[in-house]
Amino acid sequence: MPGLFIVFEGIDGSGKSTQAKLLAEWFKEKGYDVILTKEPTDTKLGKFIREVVVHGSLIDGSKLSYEAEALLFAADRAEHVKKVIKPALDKGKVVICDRYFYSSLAYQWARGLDLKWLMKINEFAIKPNLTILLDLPTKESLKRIRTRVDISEFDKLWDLQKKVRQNYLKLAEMFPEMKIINAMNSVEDVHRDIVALVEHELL
Ligand SMILES: Nc1ncnc2c1ncn2[C@@H]1O[C@H](COP(=O)(O)OP(=O)(O)OP(=O)(O)O)[C@@H](O)[C@H]1O
Ligand SMILES: Cc1cn([C@H]2C[C@H](O)[C@@H](COP(=O)(O)O)O2)c(=O)[nH]c1=O
Repeated sequence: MPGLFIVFEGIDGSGKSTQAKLLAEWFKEKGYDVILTKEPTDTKLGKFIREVVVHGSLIDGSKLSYEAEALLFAADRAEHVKKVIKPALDKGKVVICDRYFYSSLAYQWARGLDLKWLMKINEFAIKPNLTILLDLPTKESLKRIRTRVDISEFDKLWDLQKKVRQNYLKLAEMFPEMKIINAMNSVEDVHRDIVALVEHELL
């Protein structure tokens, strides 16, 4: 029997990691074989992306072009699909992934790249059974992650996060597998809403 592929998406600090862990525990308690994974991945390539794209610049101090960033995220994803996600699904496991190709669409589109090109370079990415979009106002998300944010970057981050949130909401209209969950509620309430959604959509 093929497995179940569930993805968590949302702006930074929307609660994806927290909720992905809770859902993985919930499935395990029900006796399912579960893997919890994420993008960028924990591989050398994923770590390189976090270092160069997410946290900084190249060794010579220059910045990568947004096109090169998008291609790096897609390359990491291609490896992830082929070596982790697909084999686990073929073994009938539940795969829970913290970010997937929708992140590339929402973020790299917000950087000004063409949405159709972004879809094209991610065409290989198999479709999840369910994608949970944790929707949260930018103000609340930045409150949650303020200790991680460099104050000099705050205004830039604010504008980007606002665009990314809007993009996610547009994507939810384009992709029927994407369902919106209000992430403003308590951790426990959001988890309860997610379980209800999973039971309704998949089980
Ligand atoms: N429903 C919630 N209410 C209040 N705080 C929350 C809630 N969910 C998560 N948090 C807290 O907000 C912070 C960010 O949560 P988390 O790391 O799960 O988000 P994330 O979407 O994975 O973030 P990122 O994309 O930046 O890695 C953490 O300190 C977490 O404890
Ligand atoms: C997969 C992916 C990620 N990003 C961005 C989104 C976040 O700002 C960081 C990842 O950090 P997190 O702690 O896992 O939230 O990378 C992106 O721009 N494009 C992508 O495809």
